[in-house]
Amino acid sequence: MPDAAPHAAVPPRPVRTLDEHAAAVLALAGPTPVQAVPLADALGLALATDVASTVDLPPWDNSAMDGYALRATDLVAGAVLDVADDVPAGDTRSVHVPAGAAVRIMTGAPLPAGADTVLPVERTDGGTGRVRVDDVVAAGAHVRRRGEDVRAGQVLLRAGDVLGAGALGLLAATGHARVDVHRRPRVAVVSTGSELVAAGQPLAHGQIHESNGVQLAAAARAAGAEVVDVVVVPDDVRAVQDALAALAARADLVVTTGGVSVGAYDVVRDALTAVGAAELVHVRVQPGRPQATGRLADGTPVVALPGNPVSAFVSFEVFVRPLVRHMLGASRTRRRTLRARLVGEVRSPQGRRQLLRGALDLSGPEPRVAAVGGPGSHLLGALATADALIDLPEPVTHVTPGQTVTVIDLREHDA
Ligand SMILES: Nc1nc2c(c(=O)[nH]1)N[C@H]1C(S)=C(S)[C@@H](COP(=O)(O)OP(=O)(O)OC[C@H]3O[C@@H](n4cnc5c(N)ncnc54)[C@H](O)[C@@H]3O)O[C@H]1N2
Ligand code: MOO
Repeated sequence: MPDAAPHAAVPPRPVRTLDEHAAAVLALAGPTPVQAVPLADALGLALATDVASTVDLPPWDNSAMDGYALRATDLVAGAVLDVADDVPAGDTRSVHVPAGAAVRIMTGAPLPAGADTVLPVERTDGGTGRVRVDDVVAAGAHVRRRGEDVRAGQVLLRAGDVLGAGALGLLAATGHARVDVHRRPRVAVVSTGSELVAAGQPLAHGQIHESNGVQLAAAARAAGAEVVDVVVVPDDVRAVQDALAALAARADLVVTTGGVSVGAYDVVRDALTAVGAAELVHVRVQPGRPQATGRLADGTPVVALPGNPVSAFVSFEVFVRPLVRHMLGASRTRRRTLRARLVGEVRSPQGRRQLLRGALDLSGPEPRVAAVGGPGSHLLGALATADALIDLPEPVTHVTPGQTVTVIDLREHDA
C-alpha cells in the first residue's frame, strides 16, 4: 500500500457556468503560425487569409454539350450545313465558323469565333463532313459564358474557412497551387492515475484499462490537432510535473485527465498549483464539475479535465474542442446545434446544466433524440452510440417524452 496522503482541508473553488469556463479556456491560446501548404496537404485546415480567384471561370466561352457550334441564324430544321472543323476539349487553336457552316465541338471545348449557339449531336444526323439539322434549339443555347461562374479577383473563401473537398476543388480550379493556412495545433494528452494499465495488458484487482488518453487523442485528431504525445503518469506530483515539463517544448496545448478533484491523490491539481499559474474551478455542469486550467513555466497552456471517462469526453467536447478549433484558425469553433423531440424522459439536477449523451434519429419528418448511457460519469457502455449531447439548461429538472430539447450535434461536419 502506498504511503497514505492525508486529506487536506479543501479550499473552496470559484464556481463558473459552462459558458464562463468555455470562454476562459478559449482565451488560453490564439491561432497557430501560418504556413503555405500544397492543396493536397490542406484538407481540414483553416485559411489564414481571404482567397480570391486568379482567373475567370469559365476562362472563355465554351460548349456545354457534344454537338455543333454554329450561328443561330443558320439553324433551320432540315438544313444541311458543311462541317468546317472539329474542336475537341483541349484544342488550343483559334477556330472560326464561317456563316452557313458548323464546327463539330465537344463539351468543354472553346466556342469558335462566329458561333453563338451549340446544337447537341442528338438533334442531328451526327455527320462529320456535312450535318443535317433535325431539330432546332434557342439562340445561345448550350453555351457556357466566360466568367458566368466566377470572376477574376472575386473573393471565394474567407480567412477562418475550413477547407473541405469542395473548397479544395474550387481553389485548384481558380489557379491556386498552395494556400496560407494555420498549422495543426500540437496537442499532448496526459492521463494520470496509478490504477491505469495499457489496453491489452492483464488487470490486477484495483487496476483498469487506460481509456481517456486513447479517447482524447482521437478526439483531438478529429478536431484538427496533431497529437504529439499520449502519456500515462502515476499519481505522483513529481512525476506529473516532470511529464508536463517534458511536453512543454513540443506541444502548443497539454490536455490532462484525472486528479483535478479534491481527493488526497489529486496530483494534477497539486502539480499545476506548484507551477503557480493554475485556476481550479467548479463548473455548474453535469458531468464535468471539477475543472482546471494552467500554464507551464514556458507559458504552454494546460487544460485539466476530470478523470471519469464520460466527464473527460463531454468536457473535451465543450471546453477543449472549441480551443483546438480556435488554434487551428477556424472561425466557427462550436459544434452545430439543433432542436429535437425527446424520446423517453430525462431528469436533471436543479441549478446544474446537464449534458446527456444522446442518439440522434434523423430518419423521420423531424429530428428525434434519445438519451443513452445514463447520467453517471463512469458509464462508458453507450459512449460509442452517442452522436449528440442533449443540452439541458440549469433550471430544467424534468423533460417529458415529446418535448423539444437542444442537441449538440457531434457528427463530423468539417473535414
Ligand atoms: N469528495 C469529492 N469527491 C469527488 C468530487 C467532489 O466534488 N468531492 N467530484 C467527483 C466528480 S464530479 C468527478 S468528475 C471526479 C473527478 O475526479 P478526478 O478528476 O480527480 O479524477 P480521478 O479521481 O483521477 O478519476 C476519476 C475516475 O475516473 C477513472 N479514470 C481516471 N483516469 C482514467 C483514464 N485515463 N482512463 C480510464 N479511467 C480513468 C478513475 O479510475 C476513477 O474511477 O471526482 C469525483 N469525486
Ligand atoms: O462532474 Mo463529475 O464530471 O459528474 O463525474
